[in-house]
Amino acid sequence: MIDRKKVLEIRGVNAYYEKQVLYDINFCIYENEIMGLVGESGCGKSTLSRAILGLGERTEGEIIHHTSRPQMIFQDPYASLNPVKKVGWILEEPLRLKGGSSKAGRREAVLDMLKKVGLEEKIAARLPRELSGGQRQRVSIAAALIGGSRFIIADEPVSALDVTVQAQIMELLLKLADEFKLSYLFISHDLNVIYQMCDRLIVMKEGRIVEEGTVDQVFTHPQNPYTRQLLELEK
Ligand SMILES: Nc1ncnc2c1ncn2[C@@H]1O[C@H](COP(=O)(O)OP(=O)(O)OP(=O)(O)O)[C@@H](O)[C@H]1O
Repeated sequence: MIDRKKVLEIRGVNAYYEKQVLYDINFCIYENEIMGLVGESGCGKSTLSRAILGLGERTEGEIIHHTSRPQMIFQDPYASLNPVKKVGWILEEPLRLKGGSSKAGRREAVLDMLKKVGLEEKIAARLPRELSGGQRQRVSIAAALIGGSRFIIADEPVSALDVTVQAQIMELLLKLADEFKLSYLFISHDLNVIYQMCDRLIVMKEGRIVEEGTVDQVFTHPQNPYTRQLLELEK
């Protein structure tokens, strides 16, 4: 068997606020793999993403990045897009910070990335508030990718969108995963979305991983009673 390259390894991670909220989390994500993360509100999904991003305050265990640090995409792109800057500026920023590119080179990269996420060039001259929810999510996807990161943590990226736009953004995320060989940690409370998007998934409950497997395995033969309950609720 050919060994696939890992992008992320998590070993024995615990996290604490006043009390412990993550318990002995272990998993890895491979190159060009979409890993789903499911669990009810408060089970520790955001704490885990913060730990992966290196923002966790009290975290134990090993978090090993084999590629560059991941970029985030959020449910509400307003949270990550500077409201007073035009889209062109927002997308150029990671390139400016990285250095080594000319103004013309950055401009070209921005237009190219807009095209890749299915947006017209004229969007570069707009402010985030002048876009639809779907367009805004496309911009935040472009912003996550333009700096060269190939690992993305997507935290409920389609939950705030209506069904048609949701399908379009999911399609885009899958297309880009293919094109750029991306890896995602894809957080969603919606098992249908997980089923359509992911290769493998992790189910978390009260800070612990209670199930991990391929989407096919987990959906057809869930091992844990909690997973069975989630799947039952979905019907
Ligand atoms: N800054 C904080 N200070 C203290 N406790 C916190 C803090 N952030 C989260 N917690 C607690 O840690 C636990 C895990 O929260 P976390 O936000 O990681 O869950 P989540 O699965 O992301 O929830 P949601 O789906 O609602 O976003 C919860 O019990 C929560 O109350």
